[in-house]
Amino acid sequence: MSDITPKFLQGPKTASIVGCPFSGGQPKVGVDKGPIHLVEAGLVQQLEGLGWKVNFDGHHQFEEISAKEDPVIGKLKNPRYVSKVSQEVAKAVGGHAKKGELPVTLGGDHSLAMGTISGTLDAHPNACVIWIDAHADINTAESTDSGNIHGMPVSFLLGLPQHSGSSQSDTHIQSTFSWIKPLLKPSRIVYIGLRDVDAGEKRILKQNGIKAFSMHEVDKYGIGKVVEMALDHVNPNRDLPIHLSFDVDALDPSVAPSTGTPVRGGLTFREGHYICEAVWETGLLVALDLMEVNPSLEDESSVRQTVAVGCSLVRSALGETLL
Ligand SMILES: NC(=[NH2+])NCCC[C@H](N)C(=O)O
Ligand SMILES: [Mn+2]
Ligand SMILES: [Mn+2]
Repeated sequence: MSDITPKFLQGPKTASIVGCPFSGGQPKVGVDKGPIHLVEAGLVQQLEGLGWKVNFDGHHQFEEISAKEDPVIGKLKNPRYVSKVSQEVAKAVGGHAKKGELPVTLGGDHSLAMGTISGTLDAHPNACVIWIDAHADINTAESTDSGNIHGMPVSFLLGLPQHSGSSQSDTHIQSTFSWIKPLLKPSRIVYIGLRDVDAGEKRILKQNGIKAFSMHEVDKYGIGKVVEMALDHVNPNRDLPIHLSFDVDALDPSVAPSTGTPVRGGLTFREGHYICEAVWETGLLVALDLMEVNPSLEDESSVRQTVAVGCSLVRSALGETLL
């Protein structure tokens, strides 16, 4: 086994927490408090309890760009702020990954995945992405209705054209996000949990031949089969590094109520955890995101429940077993 162990699986079991108190990719306050609550709930100690060495030296402090200095470009809201923060996150995640550590990024809204996945691909150019979400987050400047960039990160990672209606804005978007290398191939990402996909996004998924398992497939085949099919698609020989990007709104709102864009009909507690356990079992996990926990939404017990579920998803992805 040892001689075929890929390089990224060698070395000490060290996880590096990248706490990202950031909400600029969407309009609801509070999602920036997600990472603080997750750490205060004891996530670091819990991972140490699983045998990990955990690096955590405080949450990132992102310098804000005022709304006045960051007007919309086309429909995109806070474009400079989102871009700058994600660029910093890419450096942090890529740096940890290159040292052989496992970056665990705590959001914050899902626009941060522009950064986390860019960082992973910098360290592991052949990595694949498993994206767990109610949403596809693949809108472009042309297709987005909301202009919220947390609904768009995948389109930037793929390098899809960003047409905003005026060539001047197009150029502006391009220069604002020019640091993103579009290294993600459509065949290297797979979705699980989708159930609220915009019409424009459905078109984009089809046009690019991107594989997605919606809640319909989870109901039809069961989560065990769906995860196997997802891995077969994106990682047929089980030899590529895996970046797992988990949006907590993939879970049903009865399981994870405190999130900004809840959609009914989601993954059960066990289905969510099963995905994390199965990815861990591959031995190929190189980076994890846990995004969109918003402790300012819903009542106190809902917040506690959502934060606790967030922590246990991370533990499952980092090797916690039931027996
Ligand atoms: N990361 C998320 N929760 N994204 C929700 C996106 C919702 C919608 N599709 C939009 O583009 O605005
Ligand atoms: Mn979502
Ligand atoms: Mn998302």
